[in-house]
Amino acid sequence: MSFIQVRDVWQAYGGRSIIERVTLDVSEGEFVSIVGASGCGKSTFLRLLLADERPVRGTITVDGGDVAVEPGRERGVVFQRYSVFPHLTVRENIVAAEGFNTASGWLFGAAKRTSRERADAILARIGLNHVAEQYPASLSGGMQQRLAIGQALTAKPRVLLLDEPFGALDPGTRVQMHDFLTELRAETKMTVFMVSHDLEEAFKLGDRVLVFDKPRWDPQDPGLYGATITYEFDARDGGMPYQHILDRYPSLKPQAEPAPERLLEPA
Ligand SMILES: Nc1ncnc2c1ncn2[C@@H]1O[C@H](COP(=O)(O)OP(=O)(O)OP(=O)(O)O)[C@@H](O)[C@H]1O
Repeated sequence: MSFIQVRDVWQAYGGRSIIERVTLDVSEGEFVSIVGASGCGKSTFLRLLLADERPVRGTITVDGGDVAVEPGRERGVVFQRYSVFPHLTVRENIVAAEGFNTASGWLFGAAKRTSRERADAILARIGLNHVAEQYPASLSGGMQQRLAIGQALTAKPRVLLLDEPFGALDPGTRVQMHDFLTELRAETKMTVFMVSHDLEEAFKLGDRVLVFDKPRWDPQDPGLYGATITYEFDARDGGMPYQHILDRYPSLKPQAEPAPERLLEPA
C-alpha cells in the first residue's frame, strides 16, 4: 500500500461539484507539485489531505490510516497556510513548531533554550532574525509567508502541504526559500504537496507535477462537473522542459483571471 492513497475522491459545495474522481498514490518522500487554473479546486484538495473537511465521496489514507479520524498534526500533516499563531512572536512561532514533535507539545528548561538558539538560526536563514520579537500581524505579506514556511518546515512534518507558498516573494528571496525547502527535505524525507501557479517552480522543486482541470464542461450548468487530475508529468532530473509543456498544453499558461473563451471549451 502506498504511503498516501487517494481513492475516487469527490468534493462539492452546495450542489456545485469542485473535485471529482481523484485517485492518486504517493510514496513517502515524494514532492508532488499541483498546477491548474484558478478556482479549479487545488486548495480544496489540500484541505481534504489535511482532513480539514471530508470528501462527499471517496477515501484518503496516510500511512494506512484514515486522515479524517486523526487529522492534521496527529498524523504529521502540516498545512503552511494555517500554521502561524498570531498571539506568538516570530521567534516563539518557530520554537512552538519544534514543540509539535514532543509528546506534550511543550519544551522546558535547557531544551527550550537550545530550541530558541535553533529558532534564531532558522530565522537568520529565512531573513527574519531582525523581527524575532515582533508579532506576525506587524510583518509584510512576504515576511508572513516566509514565517509560515519556516514554521511549517521547522515542525519537520511527515507530510507538508504548501499552498502557493512563494507567491508574494521577490525573485531573490524565492530562490533562498527554495534552497531552504530543498535542504530540509533532504534532511527529513518529508512528503510534500505544493500548489503553485509558477510552472517553472513546480518542475524545479517537484518529482511529479499534477495538472488539475475540468475534462467535462456544461456551459448551461458550470457547477455540474468538477476538476480532476488530467495530466501527470515526471519532473525528476528537471523533467520535461516546462516551456515545451506550455506549447503542448496552452491551458496551463498563467492567467490572472480565467479567460472567457475557456468557458466555451468543448467537453
Ligand atoms: N468552503 C467552501 N464553501 C463553498 N465554496 C467553496 C469553499 N471552498 C472553496 N470553494 C469554492 O470552490 C472552488 C475551488 O476553490 P479552491 O480554492 O480550491 O480553488 P484553487 O484551484 O485553489 O484556486 P486558486 O488557484 O485561485 O487559489 C472555488 O469556486 C471556491 O469558491
